[in-house]
Order: sequence, then structure tokens, then C-alpha cells
Amino acid sequence: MVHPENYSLSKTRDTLHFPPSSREFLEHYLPPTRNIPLSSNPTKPHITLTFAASLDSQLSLSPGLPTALSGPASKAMTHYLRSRHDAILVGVGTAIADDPSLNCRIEGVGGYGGEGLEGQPRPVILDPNGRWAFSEEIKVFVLAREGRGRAPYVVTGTAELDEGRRRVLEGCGGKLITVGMGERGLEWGEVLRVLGREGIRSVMVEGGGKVINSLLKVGNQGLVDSVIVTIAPTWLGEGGVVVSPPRRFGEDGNAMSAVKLGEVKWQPFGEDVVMCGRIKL
Ligand SMILES: NC(=O)C1=CN([C@@H]2O[C@H](COP(=O)(O)OP(=O)(O)OC[C@H]3O[C@@H](n4cnc5c(N)ncnc54)[C@H](O)[C@@H]3O)[C@@H](O)[C@H]2O)C=CC1
Ligand SMILES: Nc1nc(O)c(N)c(N[C@@H]2O[C@H](COP(=O)(O)O)[C@@H](O)[C@H]2O)n1
Repeated sequence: MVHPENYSLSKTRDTLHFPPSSREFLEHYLPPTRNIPLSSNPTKPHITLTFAASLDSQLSLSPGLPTALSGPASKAMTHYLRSRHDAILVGVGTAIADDPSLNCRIEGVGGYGGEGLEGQPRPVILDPNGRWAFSEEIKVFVLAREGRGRAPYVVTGTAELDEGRRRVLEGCGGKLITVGMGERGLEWGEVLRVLGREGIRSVMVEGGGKVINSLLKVGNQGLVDSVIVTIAPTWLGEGGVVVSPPRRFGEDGNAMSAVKLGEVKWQPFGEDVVMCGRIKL
């Protein structure tokens, strides 16, 4: 186990440190390093599904209540994962609830000691119906203007932006991307195709509950290349946002596991444990 003190650090701008000795454990589950040429890219971006959960498989105490689960070591790991993906994706529920930064604060990436925006992922917010009422004070926009994160892409189905939101989004280099909606909202295949067309080769999906449960459904599971879950030593108790995909039934009508993982590795990080795996299809 690696001691949590090796992860904390620098007083300037909350910069995080993730020691090289801890990185090896994750490598098998990560996309190739980011500087591969676009021409060698497969048809779909690499998808890493990653989040922090309590012992009762919950992401937060309630949909509108940001809940810290990761300790310093696994938080630093999450930021290292952010540095290894072209994009970081959340649902609009998370954007509204958390006002997240969605940038990478590992020392040495762009805006935190590094050049330009090198190592910063592109925030992507799935907002099928234009619920996100953002303004220039929202963190992702502040960070983009300060050169400490990339401007977000908002993926929508039907929504059009009013003039105020368009100015905020496009003023810092972000954009609205419209995709065709299926009967049940945005379809993952279509979302990933448009992101691929934008030059995005890897996406770290962070949440929240609805987004994760939808990706873990039969039919979408095959899109997920790897799963990296931080498990914190706490029970949040009934009523929170739960990761629990729809139950599956076999041909005999009996219930069976919804999703099983293979190639599994576990690693303690401080008081948390991190589990990596790949979905068995
Ligand atoms: N512990 C952790 O690692 C994380 C915790 N969270 C927590 O999760 C909570 C938010 O989760 P939710 O309320 O479930 O919202 P969510 O973030 O999953 O957003 C759900 C919304 O995304 C949109 N959406 C677009 N495409 C979708 C698709 N294919 N499938 C499902 N939804 C789609 C829909 O409008 C839907 O209502 C917050 O409390 C946040 O703090 C969020 C991310 C990570
Ligand atoms: N890895 C992890 N651990 C937790 O305890 C969390 N609550 C989350 N939440 C996710 O991270 C977002 C906040 O990111 P910033 O620090 O603001 O960049 C939050 O919106 C969730 O997606 N993750």
C-alpha cells in the first residue's frame, strides 16, 4: 500500500501529485498515450468508466448534494486518469448538482506548471434537452478563461442556446454539438461517433448515476473498454444516487448478474481501494 502523504502536496493552486510508482497498476486499463496520431485511431473512442462509490454503491447522498468519497490518494489517481484522456464526460445532472471543475490538477499539466493546455481533458456535458442554465461564473468557464482547463462541449438533442449562453460557451472556445435523439434520449453510439469526429480518441465517463447505469445496460456495455472504481470505506445510507444497472434475466427466466468484470485488479490507495476491470460480454 502506498502512503497517502505521497499524494497530497503543493500549496499552489491545489496541485496534486500522483507518484510514478502507482501509475503502472492502471496502465493495462488506459487508452494509449495521448500523442498518437489521429489517423491510427479506431472508429470509437476508448471509454473508461470511472467513479467513486460508497460501500452501498452510491455516488452521493442525494442527486443535488456533492459528496466527497475519495481520499487524497484516490483523488490524485482520478486526476491522473483525467490527464490520460482526451475528454471527461458527465451528465447534466452532475453539472447542475456539483458545478464541477472537470479539469486536471496534477502537477506538470497545462495550467498547473505545464505548457498551454497539455494534459487537460475536454469537458463534455450530455444535456439532451438544454437543462443546464450556465453562466460565466460556472467553474468550467472560469477555468477555461484562465487557461487552466479546456472549454466544454455540450452535447444536446433538441436544445438551442439563448444568446447569453451561446456567448459564454463560444466566447471561451466551447461549442454545442447536436446529435439525433433516439426514442430513449441520446444514444451512446451516436454520441461517441460525434466525439470521434471532433478528434476525441478517449473519454473518461465520470457519472453521474443515470449516465453510468445507462452505459452498464445490456446493449451499451460493449462500448465500455475498462472500468476503474474507487470504493470508499463508508456507507452513505438509503436514499442516495445508486450505481445499479437494470437486472438481467436468462433464457430460463431466472435472474442473473447485470454485469460481470474480468481481468480484475485491486489496489489500496490510502484508506480507499481501487478496482480495475473489463466487462465480460
Ligand atoms: N462519486 C462520483 O464519482 C460521482 C458522483 N456524481 C454524483 O452523481 C449525482 C448526479 O447523478 P444523476 O442525478 O444520476 O445525474 P447524471 O449526471 O447521470 O445526469 C443525468 C442526465 O444526463 C442526461 N443524459 C444524457 N444522455 C444520457 C444517457 N444516455 N443516459 C442517461 N442520462 C443521460 C439526462 O438528461 C439525464 O437526466 C450528483 O449528486 C453527483 O455528485 C457524479 C459523478 C461522479
Ligand atoms: N473521484 C471522485 N471522488 C469523489 O469523492 C467524488 N465526489 C467525485 N465526483 C466527481 O468529480 C467531480 C468534481 O470534480 P472537480 O474536483 O470539481 O473537478 C464531480 O462532479 C463528479 O463528477 N469523483
